[in-house]
Amino acid sequence: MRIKICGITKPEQGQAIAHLGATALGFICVQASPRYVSAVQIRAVGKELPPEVDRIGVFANATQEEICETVAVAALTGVQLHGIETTEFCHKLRQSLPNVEIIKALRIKTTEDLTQADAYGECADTLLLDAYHPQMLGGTGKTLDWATLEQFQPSCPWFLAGGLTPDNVLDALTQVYPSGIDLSSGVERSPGDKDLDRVAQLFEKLEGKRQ
Ligand SMILES: O=C(O)c1ccccc1N[C@@H]1O[C@H](COP(=O)(O)O)[C@@H](O)[C@H]1O
Repeated sequence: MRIKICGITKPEQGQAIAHLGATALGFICVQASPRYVSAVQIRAVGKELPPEVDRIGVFANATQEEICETVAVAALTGVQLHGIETTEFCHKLRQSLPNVEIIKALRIKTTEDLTQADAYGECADTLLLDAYHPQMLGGTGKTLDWATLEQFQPSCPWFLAGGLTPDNVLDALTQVYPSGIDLSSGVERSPGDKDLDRVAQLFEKLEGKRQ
């Protein structure tokens, strides 16, 4: 199972989290977020990481030019689109970035929102389900109603996100069967400052679940 820890801002924390077993690190490229990091900062963190660890930039309603420039400067292996990007936008981005993983985040307010997975599954490599929050785009700590996701099996791989913590992750994974999980605020001391003890606890809990 893929394990993505998002909202990395400090090189030493990125390195430690990769060493603990994260398969992907996420970097928030949304300027309004308290977890924002510039492309140059991401590149500095990335230099210290093992090459097999995915480096994902998180964007929300950025232009194609902004995304492509950040991918180039920061040496990202993937982009997560966390806003209201259309399927058409995803198709165009795919043409510009043929070798970069495109992860489309869907913020789920009602179960009807899950139907979007069919259309986005055709233009994104991977989907990510996050909880809807009226004021915040992400990093909200809000969980999805996992029981409603028991039958969710899109045509492409997907991450479960939204309010996951070392305390609730096993409960989530008994109800939902994602290809990966994504955690941010659930393993933080404050926005952008990861709590390495909480991250270690997460990996202890996941022992035996990671194939
Ligand atoms: O974390 C942020 O500040 C953020 C800002 C804008 C878009 C997405 C953001 N984070 C994403 O939110 C989810 C879940 O976070 P949490 O575990 O509930 O705290 C995660 O996918 C982040 O990539």
